[in-house]
Amino acid sequence: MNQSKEQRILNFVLQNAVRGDPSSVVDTIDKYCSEKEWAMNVGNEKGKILDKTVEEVSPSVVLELGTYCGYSAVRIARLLKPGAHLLTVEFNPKFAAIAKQMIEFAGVQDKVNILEGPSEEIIPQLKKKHEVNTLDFVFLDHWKDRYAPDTILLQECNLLRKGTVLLADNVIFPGAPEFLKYVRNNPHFQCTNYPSHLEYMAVQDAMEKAVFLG
Ligand SMILES: O=C(c1ccccc1)c1ccc(O)c(O)c1[N+](=O)[O-]
Ligand SMILES: [Mg+2]
Repeated sequence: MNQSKEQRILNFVLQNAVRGDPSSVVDTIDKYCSEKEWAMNVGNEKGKILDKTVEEVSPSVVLELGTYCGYSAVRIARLLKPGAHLLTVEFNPKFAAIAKQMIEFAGVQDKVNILEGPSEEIIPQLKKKHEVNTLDFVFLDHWKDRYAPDTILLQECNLLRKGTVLLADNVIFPGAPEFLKYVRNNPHFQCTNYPSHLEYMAVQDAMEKAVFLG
């Protein structure tokens, strides 16, 4: 049966990256997706913004919405301090299966927990089922029309604390206008925009940081 693009990306990593070296996995995915097939990884240009934000926050508990092939999960996990943990949510079981293998090959599986299902079902389970108190950092990279409702849901579930940092991918392309409208006109959030480009393309994009003020 024909392989999926995501399986081809994983195979390229398994054959070309260094097992146990997360940076090599990230670089190898970028090489494949810039030279062979475009894919919706955050990519290296926006990835450097993600890296800088993770390093500034130095989070203990991270939530990622939208795992895809595991590129940003590996990218985030490689920067986490000892004992810190990433919970990453993926709706698509085929993507989750690819990401699991990617994360294990990179050697960061002890820092990452993949939660399979829709974000609107997983978020209300984080406190009781996944023993989360509050989140230090949230990376939003799933369906763009879920950014705003899931930001509201995170607040309703008391998962944000004063200083929790939200970082949203794709606020220009494909765009997340409802999210921008919600956080930018909200006294509970301090927002910063980081202009960039769509991964592997000369197309304008941006990331938005929204710090929860309590
Ligand atoms: O929505 C798409 C998309 C739309 C159409 C075709 C392919 C992808 C997309 C594009 C770039 C992204 O960085 C990204 O995170 C997504 N996404 O689905 O979450
Ligand atoms: Mg994205």
